Amino acid sequence: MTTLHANNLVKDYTVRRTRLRAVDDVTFTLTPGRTLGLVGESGSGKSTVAKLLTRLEKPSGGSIGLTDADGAAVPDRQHRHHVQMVFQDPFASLNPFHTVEHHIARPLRLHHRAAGKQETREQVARLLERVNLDPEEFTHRRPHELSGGQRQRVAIARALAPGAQVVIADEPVSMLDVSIRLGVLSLLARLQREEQLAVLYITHDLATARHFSDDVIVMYRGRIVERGPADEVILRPRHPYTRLLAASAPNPDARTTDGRRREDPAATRPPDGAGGGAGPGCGFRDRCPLATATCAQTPPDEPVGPGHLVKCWHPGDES
Ligand SMILES: Nc1ncnc2c1ncn2[C@@H]1O[C@H](COP(=O)(O)OP(=O)(O)OP(=O)(O)O)[C@@H](O)[C@H]1O
Repeated sequence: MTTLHANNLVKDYTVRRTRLRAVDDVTFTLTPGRTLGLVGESGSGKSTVAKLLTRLEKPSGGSIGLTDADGAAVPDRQHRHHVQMVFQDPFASLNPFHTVEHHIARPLRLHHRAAGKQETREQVARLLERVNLDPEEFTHRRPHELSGGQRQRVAIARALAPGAQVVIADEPVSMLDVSIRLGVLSLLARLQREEQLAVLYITHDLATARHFSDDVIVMYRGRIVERGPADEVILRPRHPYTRLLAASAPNPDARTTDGRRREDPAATRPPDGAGGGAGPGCGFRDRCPLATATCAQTPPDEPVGPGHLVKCWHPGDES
C-alpha cells in the first residue's frame, strides 16, 4: 500500500517569453483504497498535475513523495513501480504493431516482476483476468482487434503490471462510447477496493466524479478552489466557480458523435488560454458575481463543513 503526497506543487511553462503558471501551490494526498476526483474546466491544470505525479514533467516548485504502509519514505528511484497512469486516449496509447501480450509483458520485464517466458506468460494471463479479459481470447490480439473499452482494460492491466499502487487516471473514459464507460469506471473502482489502490480520477464529468470518488478537489486556473467529500462538494458546492460548474454540468450522456467530450458550457477559457498565472488574489474574481475589492487579496482556505474547504472570501450559503 502506497500513499502519494503532493506538496505545494507548482509548474511554470514559458510560452513566447511569457511565464504561465499551469499549477499553483497544489497540495493533496492519494490514500490507499480511496479515489480522489480532480475536476475543473479545460486548461485548469489537471493534466499537468497528472504529468507531475507520474514524473513525465518536473515540478517548478514543491515536492511529490511516496510512503509505504508503515509510513516509511519510498525511495525516489522506485517511483515508477508505484505510480502509473491510464491515459485518456486508448487508441494512441497502445502501439498498433504489438500484441496485447507484448504491451503487458514489457513493464513486467522492465520492473523485474517476472523471470523467464513461462512466468511472464502466466503473469500476463493473471493481469488480463484482473481486468476481465479472457487471456485465451485476447493475449495475441493487436490493438485494432480490440474495442475502445477493451483497449482501456489493456491499458489498465499495463499500468498495474509494474505492481503500481497509485493509479492516475486522466479522463480514462471520455473517449469511449457512453455505453461502456460505466463498465471501465466500475472496473477501476473494483480494483481500487480489492487491491487498496490509491486513485486520482481526473474528469470533466461531475456526475461520475461524485459517483466514483470519495473526495473531490476542484481546480481553477492552476489552483485548488474547493475540496472535500465528493457528495458535499458536488451536491453542496460553496465556491462560486464550483457552483457554476455544477449548475451547468452537461448531461453525462450528451456527447459529441465522435465520443469526445464537449467543451464545458460554463467554462470560457481564461484570457490568452493561460491556465494559471492569475497572480495574487482570487483567480476567479473577474468572472465571479460575488467579487468585491477584498478578492484582490489571496483568499484563505475557509472550512465550511467537515473536511470541506473553500478558497474564497465569500463562500455561498449552504443550499
Ligand atoms: N507543455 C506545455 N507548454 C506550455 N503550456 C502548457 C503545456 N502544457 C500545458 N500547458 C498550459 O497549461 C495550462 C494547463 O493545461 P492542462 O493541460 O494541464 O489543463 P487541463 O485542465 O488538463 O485541460 P484539459 O482538460 O483540456 O486537458 C493550459 O493553459 C495549457 O495551455
